[in-house]
Amino acid sequence: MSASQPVLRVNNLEVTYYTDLGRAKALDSVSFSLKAGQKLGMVGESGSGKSTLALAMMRMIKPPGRIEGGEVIVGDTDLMSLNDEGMRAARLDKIAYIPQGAMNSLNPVMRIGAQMMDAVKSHVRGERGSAIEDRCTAALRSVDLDPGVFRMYAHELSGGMKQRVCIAIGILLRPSVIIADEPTSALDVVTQRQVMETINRVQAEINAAVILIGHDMGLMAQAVDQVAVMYAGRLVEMSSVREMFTDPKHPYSQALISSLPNLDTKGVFRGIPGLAPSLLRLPSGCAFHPRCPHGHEGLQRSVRPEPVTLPGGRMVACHLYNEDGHRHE
Ligand SMILES: Nc1ncnc2c1ncn2[C@@H]1O[C@H](COP(=O)(O)OP(=O)(O)OP(=O)(O)O)[C@@H](O)[C@H]1O
Repeated sequence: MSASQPVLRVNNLEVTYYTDLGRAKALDSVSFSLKAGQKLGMVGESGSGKSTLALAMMRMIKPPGRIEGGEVIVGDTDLMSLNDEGMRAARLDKIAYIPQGAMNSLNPVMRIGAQMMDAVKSHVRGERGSAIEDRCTAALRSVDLDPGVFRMYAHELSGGMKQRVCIAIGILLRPSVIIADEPTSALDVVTQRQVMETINRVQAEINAAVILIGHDMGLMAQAVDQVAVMYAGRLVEMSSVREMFTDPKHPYSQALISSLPNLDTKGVFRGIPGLAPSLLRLPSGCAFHPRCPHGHEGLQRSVRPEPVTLPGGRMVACHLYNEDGHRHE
């Protein structure tokens, strides 16, 4: 595959949760692509669908949720078309997922090394034990951990070290895509930065495409090249990190960026007016229209905006921009 070809293509991914209160469409036709070595930050308010996107890409959505359509193509394999055995093999090998709170799910009564060996053995057949151990200690070294951690238990490690172990497990088979859900929450700021640097370094080493899910836009700004903004189950904007921070296009992205504290607005926190909508009762038309300063036209209230590509390649789904990518005046 040529370097300019995307290594990951997500096309029209759809997930619905069938709850007692009704159907909640948690992912609505989400599409994007990433090239090898690209880092994407996925942001949006709580409940916007970020974790659902990660779980759907791994085919780990559990009832009452259901993947209702779409493709997740890694290299030239559509993960959605694999049988269960094929998908099990693809996890960790083609696509790795470091879930929210991963560091707390390490097994307390198994040595770290045994957990790492198990992960490899479930994928690689016929590799000698010593070769697998070498692979594990190399992964520990590449996340800046002493190979001695191989013989330790989770309780002997700090939070940052446990998170590094989870990253090491994620890269054991050198996957082409790594998804990390809130990898630095629950860590202090110094450790957060170190873990981010570790992710950056191992990602560069194996040239994987990385998706970082998170709330902290400041941390994201330093760690990723692209930012995708989700709102009520839809991707509303995807831009380079520089464009997103200096010239956000979607009114929701604009509100997210201007709600960040900076030195000029020291001490003054500007929130986004209104509440994130319930997926069970989404507003008609553009789901953001009740909170949008431009949301009072008939179009915004009645027609769902489709994604358009603006000159330069960034994507936005908003009625303010037409199919040619120019702003409506
Ligand atoms: N098991 C479930 N049953 C019903 N609805 C669910 C279930 N899991 C998630 N949802 C709904 O799907 C939507 C998306 O949830 P998701 O966890 O993906 O959001 P998120 O953006 O990752 O939020 P956070 O930032 O808080 O982790 C939410 O509105 C949530 O209520």
